[in-house]
Amino acid sequence: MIQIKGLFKAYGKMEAVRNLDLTIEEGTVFGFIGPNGAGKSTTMQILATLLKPTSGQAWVAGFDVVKEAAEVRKRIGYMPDFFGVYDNLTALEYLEFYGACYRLSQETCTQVGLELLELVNLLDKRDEQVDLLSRGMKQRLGLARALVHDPDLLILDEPASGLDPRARIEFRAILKELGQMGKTILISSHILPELGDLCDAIGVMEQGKLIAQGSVADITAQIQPGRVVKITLLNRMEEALKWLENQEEVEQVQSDKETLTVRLGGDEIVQAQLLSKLVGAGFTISQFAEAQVNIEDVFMNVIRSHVEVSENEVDSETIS
Ligand SMILES: Nc1ncnc2c1ncn2[C@@H]1O[C@H](COP(=O)(O)OP(=O)(O)OP(=O)(O)O)[C@@H](O)[C@H]1O
Repeated sequence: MIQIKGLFKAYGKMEAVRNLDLTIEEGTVFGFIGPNGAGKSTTMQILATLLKPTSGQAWVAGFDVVKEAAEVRKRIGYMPDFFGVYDNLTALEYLEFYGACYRLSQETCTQVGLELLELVNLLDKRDEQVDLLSRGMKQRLGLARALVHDPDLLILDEPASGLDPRARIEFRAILKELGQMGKTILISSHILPELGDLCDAIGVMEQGKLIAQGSVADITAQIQPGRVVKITLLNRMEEALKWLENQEEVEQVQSDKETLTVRLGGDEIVQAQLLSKLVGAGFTISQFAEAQVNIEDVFMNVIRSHVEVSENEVDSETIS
């Protein structure tokens, strides 16, 4: 659905996107994550045909975003990070207005408007003026607006920013539904833990470059090979700590009052073997489970390791 090759975008001397290559298959929910200024919005605006790249190419559904912009626009729904609403319209009139912009008949505009209000849980607000809606409701209305012409691809720039936790959960549930309907979704966010189970894949962007790409599990494995296991014992914690430190497959053990956190260099078989060895050594275990990966930690590790690699490259260039 999306193909990007060697994309560059500079604003004067500022290189916002640097040699970006990315392919996103149809039906994928792809999360773009990265710190402020990483180049996510710029990439999304190029895909939405609102900005021209300095060099490189991008295609949506096989159409070139520069040379075939009109074809691209028919197939995308774009929700910018900030958008205005026309205050003196009701929620339904607002969607009807956008339907008319896509040259839908009056009857179709109303029908589509009502269907979309239902999808984004705003049907009971159909006659409410848009400026009276809460921020979460406005964001859902913005999403409905992006769907008026039934696009195949949704490009959503930080749609959950500024929403309270409940509004975010509601928004995410709608995105899940859209994903299940087969829409391809490109979404950027700082709300990292929420992208994890929403997205089929994520791309981590930093200083205009894509520095990691894949499922959350893939990226975790790249950055943090092996696994982390949390172990709780009924007693003999100190003894268990020493015992674990002497096991070949154990790379690191940390202990707090109740739990031992063990980093293992191996797969699930190694994990299972460690459990049986512990039991065999006579320890009484009340809990033994792989630690849940926090996507925020993954993201920070990716960024950190990227920065370390870049600094090492600079150092070696300085030395030579
Ligand atoms: N119109 C512009 N003129 C000059 N510089 C710009 C312009 N738009 C963006 N930039 C710069 O390009 C870089 C990338 O910005 P961009 O908005 O694409 O990043 P982002 O990852 O979306 O960040 P954020 O999450 O803060 O929106 C930033 O350094 C930004 O200051």
